[in-house]
Amino acid sequence: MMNYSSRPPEEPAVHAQDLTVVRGSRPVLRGLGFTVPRGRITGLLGPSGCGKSTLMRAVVGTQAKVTGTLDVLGRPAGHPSLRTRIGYVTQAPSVYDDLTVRQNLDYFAAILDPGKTGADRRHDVERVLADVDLTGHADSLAGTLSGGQRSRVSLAVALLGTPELLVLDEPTVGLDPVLRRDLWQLFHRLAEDRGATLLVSSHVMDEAERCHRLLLMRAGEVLAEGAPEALRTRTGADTVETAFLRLVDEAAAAARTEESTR
Ligand SMILES: Nc1ncnc2c1ncn2[C@@H]1O[C@H](COP(=O)(O)OP(=O)(O)OP(=O)(O)O)[C@@H](O)[C@H]1O
Repeated sequence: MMNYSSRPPEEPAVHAQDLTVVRGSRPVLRGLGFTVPRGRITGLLGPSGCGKSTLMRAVVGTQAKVTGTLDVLGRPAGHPSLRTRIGYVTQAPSVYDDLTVRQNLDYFAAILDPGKTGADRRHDVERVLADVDLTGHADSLAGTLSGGQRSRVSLAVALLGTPELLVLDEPTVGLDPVLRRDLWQLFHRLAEDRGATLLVSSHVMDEAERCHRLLLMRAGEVLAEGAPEALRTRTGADTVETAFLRLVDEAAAAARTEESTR
């Protein structure tokens, strides 16, 4: 079994306090505080435009104008030592269309760890091909793959370095239900068998139940964090979607009360 994490499980993978991000001239994340526990799947859920991608970019260290505290795997976000410890998959699959799937993976494996022997690199490539269920398409040109297959190639690239933290921006968009289920099974295997931490965004609330823990976001703020069941119990809701709507209503009522007492 591969050991993805060498740190004590009690230290969170991500810790944010008073985290603010300005894009253009306006703050799109405002004073966020949250943690992402190690070895678990944390779902980042909220409507389109609420700031999920921005938060992920801040965690992986590619976002400008970030203030407040943001520690990732025990280091400040963006620290050079984190580069090989984090796998990041954006919404736009980054693969070369004129290379086959295996050639893409060979190429990225060589860049990621030029010191590895050819045999070790080939082993890594076969491992990630199997992880994302693309062994049968290994010799297809990336340009001939479907959208879902291309995004699985991107995920395979992120898995090459056996990262401790995987940050996946809407990885299941456009996938059919069978592929979505398979991908979630893979996420659980990565967390449970290898101890990886996953931060997975989605705006599809029914994916919430597949996560160990949720960060519910709205309009640049974290409305609530906790296990799906705890959030449902706290709000007296049957589903996370209803829990989310109740939390939105509660926040709006609290804002109105604050306004009227000013
Ligand atoms: N380059 C940019 N310059 C200025 N504002 C931006 C830029 N990119 C995004 N924004 C704004 O930041 C806010 C958060 O965007 P972000 O992409 O993080 O949301 P999201 O929750 O990931 O949305 P989606 O689910 O649609 O991907 C939005 O209001 C968006 O308009």
